[in-house]
Amino acid sequence: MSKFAEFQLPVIKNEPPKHYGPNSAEREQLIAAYKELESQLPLSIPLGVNGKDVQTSDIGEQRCPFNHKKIVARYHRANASDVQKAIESALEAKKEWENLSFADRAAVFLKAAHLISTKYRYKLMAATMIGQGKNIWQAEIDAAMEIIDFLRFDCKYASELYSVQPPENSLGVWNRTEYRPLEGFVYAVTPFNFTAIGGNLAAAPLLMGNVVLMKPSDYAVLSNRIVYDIFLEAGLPAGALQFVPGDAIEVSKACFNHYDFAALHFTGSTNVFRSLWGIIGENVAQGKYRTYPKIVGETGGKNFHLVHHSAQIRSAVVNTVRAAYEYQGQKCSALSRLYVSRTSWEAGFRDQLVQEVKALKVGAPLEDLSNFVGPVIHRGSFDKLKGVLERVATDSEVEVLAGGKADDSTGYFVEPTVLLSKNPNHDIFKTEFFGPILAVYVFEDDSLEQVCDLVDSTNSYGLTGSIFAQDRIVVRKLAERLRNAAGNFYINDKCTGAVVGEQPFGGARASGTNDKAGSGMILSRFVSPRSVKDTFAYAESVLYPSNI
Ligand SMILES: NC(=O)c1ccc[n+]([C@@H]2O[C@H](COP(=O)([O-])OP(=O)(O)OC[C@H]3O[C@@H](n4cnc5c(N)ncnc54)[C@H](O)[C@@H]3O)[C@@H](O)[C@H]2O)c1
Ligand SMILES: N[C@@H](CCC=O)C(=O)O
Repeated sequence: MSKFAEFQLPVIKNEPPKHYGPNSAEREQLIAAYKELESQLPLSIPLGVNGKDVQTSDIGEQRCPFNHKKIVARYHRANASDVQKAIESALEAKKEWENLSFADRAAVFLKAAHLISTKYRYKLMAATMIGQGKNIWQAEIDAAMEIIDFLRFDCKYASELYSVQPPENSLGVWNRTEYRPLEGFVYAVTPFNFTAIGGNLAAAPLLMGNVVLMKPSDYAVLSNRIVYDIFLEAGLPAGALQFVPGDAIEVSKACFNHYDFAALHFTGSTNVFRSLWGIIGENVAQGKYRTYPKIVGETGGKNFHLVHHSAQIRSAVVNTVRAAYEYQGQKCSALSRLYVSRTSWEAGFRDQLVQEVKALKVGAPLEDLSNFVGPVIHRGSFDKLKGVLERVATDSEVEVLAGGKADDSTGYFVEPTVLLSKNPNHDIFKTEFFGPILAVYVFEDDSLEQVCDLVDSTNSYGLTGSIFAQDRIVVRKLAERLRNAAGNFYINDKCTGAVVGEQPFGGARASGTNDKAGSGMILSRFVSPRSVKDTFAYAESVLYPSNI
């Protein structure tokens, strides 16, 4: 690997949004791409092993969440032996991939970002809409802007990490740090809710020279497969990334049983992550692995808004509605518990909140472009949310202020719902429902201290949270008081919508390892640094001066 220059990356900036307004070219192009994709359904999705399509006899189905009769894709599911082959071919591909220069590796992901920004933007968005139930804007910010930003900013952050070198060299010595890829393979497990996150779970370790097995969520196989194909088109060598949908437990077991398992890169629910950590931990105790595997996981949340009586009410209401109901509350960052001061509540917050939520239109994304809330992802989620709505309907501690109904006759639709309770320790403030259900607690203006305790300790999560207040002294006090309540903390803004390059994302406590997707910190988890001391001076005497 010769290198004859210090290359500079192109200037890295956020992908500009497209807005899809009436009569815009982008709206027309997106709708055309959607119709074209829709006409091809159901698609058949094979495994991607060593760059080749592999068919198996075990077939899974991805259905459309807003029309559950519609099969989006029939996908081939890997068994343990398919996974074994994928691991072996990834380890074979590793030899060449990790020896490519950083410029060559970065070029692959910069090209992938370019392809998504141009040739594949609408196809990837359409797949995210049909398969994961996003509306146009939610698809744009995920399957276009965020994935492009991840791919470009990862290159910038990797280059910055590589430039961190020892500050001192004694006379006749040159010290260097090499950021080696991990010894073995990385296992990336994707969630259904963000196409961008699925792509980055694979891309971040790949960029650092690792090879990856990607197990897509059963509910995002189509969009994840398109991302895989784009990476290959962008020049990723066959084998560096293996695409292995399948039974989550079987595929995971095959990976965790392998001596060369080097890292888990996971995004999904807290309980699944905990169980995977437990399996890996037991295997480590038995000495099953070459190295100590890195475990990186971003998981659930029960995110809060805290509205002080000095807050600007309209802005706090608008941010609350967006944070709770965009993408049906299926963002790990979604707002699900609101603490609002009695003064703000009675001065218009309650009325505006209820009015705005009742005005939200629910339905399929393109059936009526004014639909704001779409379907939840699958039968399991629908049944769980419906169960919550049925329970609270007869719960004397809970008042339903808006919503409360669910309908699965064509798709998995749950009404945006506002629940009010005087019991701040009710389950609605503790459990992550991952749907359009917001729990509200109204506090007396002079009980801010107690409310901070509630915000901080009602549940075990620590992902996102916002405070709304105009009084700067209050802002400062709350920011300090709630230091550990959220990994992404917002002042007078909603608790969702982190932008790569602006707010690195992730939380601690039960919400994950907080390695911050979209930052250099997470990239540092996928390298094993080597310190190199290169000495030019000859050694001459064994004895120390102090021995003489
Ligand atoms: N913190 C974050 O950055 C972040 C981002 C997105 C989603 N999330 C969280 O993800 C969850 C929603 O996503 P989801 O429904 O796809 O989560 P999930 O935990 O059901 O699934 C995530 C992935 O884990 C796999 N999986 C499930 N059970 C498994 C098992 N026993 N062994 C191995 N793998 C298993 C799934 O197949 C999928 O690929 C929510 O809890 C949300 O908060 C967190
Ligand atoms: N980037 C997202 C978080 C992704 C979680 O699902 C946000 O902040 O809204």
